[in-house]
Amino acid sequence: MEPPTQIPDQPFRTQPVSFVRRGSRLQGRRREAWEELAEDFLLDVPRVHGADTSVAPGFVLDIDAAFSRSAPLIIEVGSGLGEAVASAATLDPDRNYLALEVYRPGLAQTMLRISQEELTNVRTSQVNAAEAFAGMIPESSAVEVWTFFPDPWHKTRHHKRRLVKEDYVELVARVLQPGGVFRLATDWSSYAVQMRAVLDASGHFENLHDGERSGARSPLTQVWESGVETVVGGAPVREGKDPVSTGNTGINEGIDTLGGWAPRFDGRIPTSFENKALTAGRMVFDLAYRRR
Ligand SMILES: C[S@@+](CC[C@H](N)C(=O)[O-])C[C@H]1O[C@@H](n2cnc3c(N)ncnc32)[C@H](O)[C@@H]1O
Repeated sequence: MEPPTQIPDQPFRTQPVSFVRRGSRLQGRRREAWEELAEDFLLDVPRVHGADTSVAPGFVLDIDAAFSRSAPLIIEVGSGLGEAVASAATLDPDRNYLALEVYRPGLAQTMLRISQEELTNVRTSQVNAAEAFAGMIPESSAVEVWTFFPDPWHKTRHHKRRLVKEDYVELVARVLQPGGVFRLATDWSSYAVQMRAVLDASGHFENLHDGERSGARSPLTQVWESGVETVVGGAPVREGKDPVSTGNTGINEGIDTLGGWAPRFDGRIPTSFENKALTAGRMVFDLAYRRR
């Protein structure tokens, strides 16, 4: 197996990123949490030109030092409010959990959870995960990488901003140990199709559920048949505007003959984000791939 493609030094200043900087001001309890807890739970990262989601070239994290111990590492990308990572870390004290997030209020909330639940096996970092995976996180250092409900970027002209595409899959391959697992979930069929396509095309991964849940059992077939994503309540609707239609983007529109969908991962508790999607009647697609 070829090693993952060499990652260029500074690709991140010139590419569209998967996030927009919004609401980074902290108030009230979250501001206090940041001030009190960052020293213990937030990793100190040298930056490029002060950009607060960047990583200075050449910086490599000493993971054992960051956790004050050596243990298998799980990385959650886009950890939001920290619901999933805190729950998993509570149930699994023998593994280290690293939450990567660009959204400051989410990180503050995550640190509050870590502190309230007295967890010693979680660290957070305010960083563009793609940039961290290119150098800051050492090669083959993680046993699992999770990317749950990445921002869907519905409009076709915004698809280039989606996190899970070829370059990101290469970067995840770089940080995962051979045999390590990449877990993903999304509530949007067009993104689910994109995730499955890029991972199937990557020589670094094999689908742990290849061919499973195809045809009538596929959530994709069910979404296509129900049309749930094309009606109000499926996609975000702004007042006075038509609903965003995500359309059918699979190669087998109508019936998904490929399948490959994982069962719901036990370690992924429903976050408030997922609950909103389920309340809106959308389906959730899980994928799990093993690093070769
Ligand atoms: C839709 S939210 C889902 C949050 C969480 N996974 C959940 O299920 O509740 C996606 C999150 O990914 C974060 N995000 C987007 N791009 C990122 C990146 N390149 N690096 C780190 N976090 C990112 C966003 O700030 C946002 O909090």
